[in-house]
Amino acid sequence: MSRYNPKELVQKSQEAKEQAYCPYSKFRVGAAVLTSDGTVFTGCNVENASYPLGLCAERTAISKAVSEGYISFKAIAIASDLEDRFISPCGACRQFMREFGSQWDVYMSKSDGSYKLMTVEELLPSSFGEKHHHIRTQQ
Ligand SMILES: O=c1ccn([C@H]2C[C@H](O)[C@@H](CO)O2)c(=O)[nH]1
Ligand SMILES: [Zn+2]
Repeated sequence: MSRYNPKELVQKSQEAKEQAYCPYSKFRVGAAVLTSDGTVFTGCNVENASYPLGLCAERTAISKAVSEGYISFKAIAIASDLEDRFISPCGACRQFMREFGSQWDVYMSKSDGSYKLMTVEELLPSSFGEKHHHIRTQQ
């Protein structure tokens, strides 16, 4: 699948939101990540009584994909119950996405399915990535 329908990906993220485990925040989030071969992995936020251990929906979805052997992504859609704001990925998730490239699409949706599109690069400019590990300081 070289072309994809963003509306369908948003719809899948909305379905994933139904599984959100968020007894503390009560803020349900779903994500659906599209791999290069057209496979879609979904995820939801998974909170914990030890609050900082909570996982965001985006990282859940991406980790599901990576653990099944997929590291090439075209797009990720994110959904929440917010009616009047596009859900926006947190800084940790932006860095997590960037690990797998900066030139892919992030669809941030409202509860009615409308969305705003930005690339990972636009969400996290001048980012820290794998290439930085190869930089040697001159001595
Ligand atoms: O883009 C986002 C923003 C927030 N959350 C989760 C984290 C936490 O469980 C809850 C409240 O921040 O929403 C996500 O999963 N993705
Ligand atoms: Zn996050």
